[in-house]
Amino acid sequence: SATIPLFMSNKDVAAEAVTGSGKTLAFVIPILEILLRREEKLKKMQVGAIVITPTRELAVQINEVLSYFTKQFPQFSQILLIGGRNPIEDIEKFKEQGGNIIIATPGRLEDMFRRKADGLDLASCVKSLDVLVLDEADRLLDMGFEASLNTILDFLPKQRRTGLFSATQTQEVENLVRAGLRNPVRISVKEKGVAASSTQKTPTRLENYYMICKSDEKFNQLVHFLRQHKQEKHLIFFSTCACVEYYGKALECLVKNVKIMCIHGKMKHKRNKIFTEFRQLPSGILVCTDVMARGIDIPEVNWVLQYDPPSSASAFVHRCGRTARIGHLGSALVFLLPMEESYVNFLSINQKVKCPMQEMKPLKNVVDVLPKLKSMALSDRAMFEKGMKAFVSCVQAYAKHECNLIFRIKDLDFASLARGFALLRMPKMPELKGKCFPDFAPISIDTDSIPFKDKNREKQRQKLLEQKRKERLENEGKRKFIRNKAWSKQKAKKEKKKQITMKRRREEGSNIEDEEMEELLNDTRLLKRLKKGKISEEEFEKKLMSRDKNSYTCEDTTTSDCCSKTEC
Ligand SMILES: Nc1ncnc2c1ncn2[C@@H]1O[C@H](COP(=O)(O)OP(=O)(O)OP(=O)(O)O)[C@@H](O)[C@H]1O
Repeated sequence: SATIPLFMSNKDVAAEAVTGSGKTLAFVIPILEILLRREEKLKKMQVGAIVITPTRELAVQINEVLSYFTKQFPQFSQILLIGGRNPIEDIEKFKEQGGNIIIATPGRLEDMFRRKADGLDLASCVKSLDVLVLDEADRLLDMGFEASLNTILDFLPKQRRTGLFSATQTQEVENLVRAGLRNPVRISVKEKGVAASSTQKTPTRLENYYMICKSDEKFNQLVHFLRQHKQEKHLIFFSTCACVEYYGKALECLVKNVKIMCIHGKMKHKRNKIFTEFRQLPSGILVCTDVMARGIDIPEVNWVLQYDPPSSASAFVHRCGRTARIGHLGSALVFLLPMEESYVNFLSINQKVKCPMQEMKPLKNVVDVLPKLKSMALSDRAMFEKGMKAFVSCVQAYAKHECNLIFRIKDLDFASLARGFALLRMPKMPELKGKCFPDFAPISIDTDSIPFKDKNREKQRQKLLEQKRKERLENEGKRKFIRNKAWSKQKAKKEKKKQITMKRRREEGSNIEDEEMEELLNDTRLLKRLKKGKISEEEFEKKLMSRDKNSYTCEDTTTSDCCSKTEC
């Protein structure tokens, strides 16, 4: 209600309101009102409004909300442009149905601008653009989308209405100017009952907890918690896709009679189906990465569990904001290592985050499920490899933390972390190079012998191993031959060179060498005779002189007289 009148009255807006407070309608309604007000009606291929949002799931969600309205206004066509679909189909659909309102993710929209040759001149279609909306604007304006967004903005007419929306709005003026806002109105909506001066970013009815526990206790605490809350709906955030894959699989085996689904950015086509299906579930668990952190409006999420703290402070607010939406109750819990406890203080004072947190003590004597996880890895190579990949990705993600003063990779207890992943052995990776882990007991078996449960995969693996064995033997043979060949070649070359040198010496220089030698011997003999008094100094001098005259020849006797010794 604070934004709609402003955005409609030709004002650029930068709106900030807590998660789940209804920001989508705050731009959908003005878009329709502005397009309805146009004097010159939009033709089919003319784009009147564009909404850009960081993820496909968010674009799908906004597209759905918009479609409830455009059903009442059939004169407006809308089109969803997101990755994971065939761009040519998008072009055909655009040409067939038109695109007065585009809902898009940056990558696909940029791609469509570059497809003039494929029959869509989007650049000319946007000349009549009235409204541009950047949803989750601070995310769109950060490094990750910089190139795509700049390309898109360059194609858009400067004369337009621009609106930025987020729960953690960018405060940097240069970002606002970059997005094309002209003296924008900043709208910061406070929760009812919260003092206007408060900068709290999370919904008032969100109960925010943190639990301090060691890496090798976290998973046991998580499993215990989930077993106690089976009838509810939870989102569990991990830092990487590989962790989602591994722990999602583990939870499926360890938490019975609960629908457990996984979603992350590296999934190609399943994402939309999983997202749509989970939204409709009355209870269940969605194991996810930050692809689900922002904007996703899943009704009735009871708990947001952050197994790994998010890589940025604003991501913390958005993750928590998947629950306690539009006035509903909801809870969030973040797991922190003892050395990460200062993150709580950081969150409560950081302007972007500002949220009150309560401690939840780890429960004592929870069941240790890690041995079960190990036996899963021992019986199926797929699980073993998932675990190793997840651990490596987790360590690498940790090193890239935005709050690296709190999340210090050099102080990370890798042995405890590896135990928490139920690893059978430590993986080889640069971060572990040169380190030893006395507190981590690898299993005694050779992990190369662990087979895939899937017969085909195991057959493939065996074939590959056989091929590698053969290649290794061949390479060894080749290396020997090459070494010998090279050696013998080198040796031959040396021999040849030596013979040539010897030959050259024989031809050119051996008499000089012999002669010089002879001279030296004579001098030595003379000197000895002088020392023994057998000859006098005069005789010694005379003999030296007479020797030089007889034995010395020019190098090149074909030319004129003998040259002096120095010249030669
Ligand atoms: N005026 C309203 N009355 C009741 N429900 C509303 C109202 N406006 C929006 N909602 C509902 O509130 C929920 C959250 O809205 P929306 O997703 O737009 O929040 P948001 O502020 O964009 O959240 P986020 O910051 O997470 O993106 C949606 O289910 C929406 O249908």
